[in-house]
Formats: sequence, C-alpha cells, structure tokens
Amino acid sequence: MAGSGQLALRTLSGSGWVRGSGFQLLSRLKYAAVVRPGFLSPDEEETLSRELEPQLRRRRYEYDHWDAAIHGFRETEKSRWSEPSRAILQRVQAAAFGPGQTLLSPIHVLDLEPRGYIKPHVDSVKFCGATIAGLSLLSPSVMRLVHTQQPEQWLELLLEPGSLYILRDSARYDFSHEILRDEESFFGERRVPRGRRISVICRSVPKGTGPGQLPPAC
Ligand SMILES: O=C(O)CCC(=O)C(=O)O
Ligand SMILES: [Fe+2]
Ligand SMILES: [Mn+2]
Repeated sequence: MAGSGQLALRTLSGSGWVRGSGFQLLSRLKYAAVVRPGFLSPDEEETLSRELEPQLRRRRYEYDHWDAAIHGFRETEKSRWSEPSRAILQRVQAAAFGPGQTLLSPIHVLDLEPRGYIKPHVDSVKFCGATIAGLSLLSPSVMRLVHTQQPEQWLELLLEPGSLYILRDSARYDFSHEILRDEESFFGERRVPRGRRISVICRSVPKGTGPGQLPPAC
C-alpha cells in the first residue's frame, strides 16, 4: 500500500511533512490533515513532559489485549493543568478548533513505550466531534491515515516531537489513523526510529451534545 508511486510533498499550506497516495488526495485533505512541526518551543515541550511524568509513572504499561487498538501504552485523563500548560492548550484550541467547538474535558494523555503502537481505528463518533488535535512529545513517529472504503487512498504524517497534528472532517471520519510500530516506522525512505512517545490529544465534543451531558473523553 505505502510501497510504490507515492508522492512526498510539503503540504501547500507550508506546514509539516505529509505524504500521500496522490496529489489530488493531498490537496483535498490539505486543511483536514495538518501537521505543524515546532508548534511547541523546547521549553514548552519540557513543561508538558515534566508535568505529565509523575501522573503517568504511577501507571503500568498495558499490552496485548486481543481487541485493543493500542498496544504498549499507559494513559490518563487530565483536567487540572498548570498555568503554563493551560496557555499551551489555549494555543492548541485557537490553532485547531473553531469558535463554535467545545473541547472534551478532561484531556486525553497517552504514553506509548518504544515498542508501543496504535492499530488503525476511527475515533468513536458517539464520543468525539469533528476535530482531533494532538501534541507529540519525546519521540518522532509516523501516523498513517487510510480511507476506510478505498484503502488505496492513504496519507502519512511525520510527527516530530513538539509538533501539532490536526485531523478534522473527512480526515477524521473517512480515514482510519494509526501510529506505526518501530519495525514499520518509515516516512518514505526515511527511517523514523521510535522511542517513548507521549501525546496530548484534544477533541471536540460531538455536535448536539447539550451542556450537562458531556460524554467521557474517548
Ligand atoms: O497518540 C495519538 O496521537 C493518537 C491517539 C489515538 O488515536 C486515540 O487515542 O484514539
Ligand atoms: Fe484515535
Ligand atoms: Mn482513545
């Protein structure tokens, strides 16, 4: 699938590296699948990982649940953030979400160990709205999107530490997303060795969710 005939293009919006199965697909999803490398300053990365570490360290990594999408991970839902982290999350909100979109709270924090990976899945439409935005910390990784009906349509996003990715609308609903395991972690010819990766994932609330009936984070 990700073998021959791919194009490696910087997205036309001038953001991060996105590769895909064709120019038309890349331009169709130009605003729906976005990477912003260097969204976080090194200081901001440090602020977030230092704040998350004690909370994550209390948990054990989970493996090999036969039907689970995620392997080699621990996670937490975080609702109380320090002032500097709140400022970062507000920047994410301004960059990725529209004025009419409410964010799910608490925020999902996922810690993948070096061998950890995420199998293809589409986030539940019951619990998550049209936009998913994730900050990546510590290790680079490759996120692959594959069209659920036409698997020959695919995109790959290079997620460097400090980057922000945004999946919205068609990229969020019509494509599965996954994080490649270390053995398969290539961006085109480029090997992207996987270490431990922490992600901070912000999601919008599904449309039609009234106040007082906020769903749990996905
Ligand atoms: O780690 C990420 O950036 C994505 C996680 C994910 O796909 C999920 O929790 O549904
Ligand atoms: Fe997901
Ligand atoms: Mn999840």
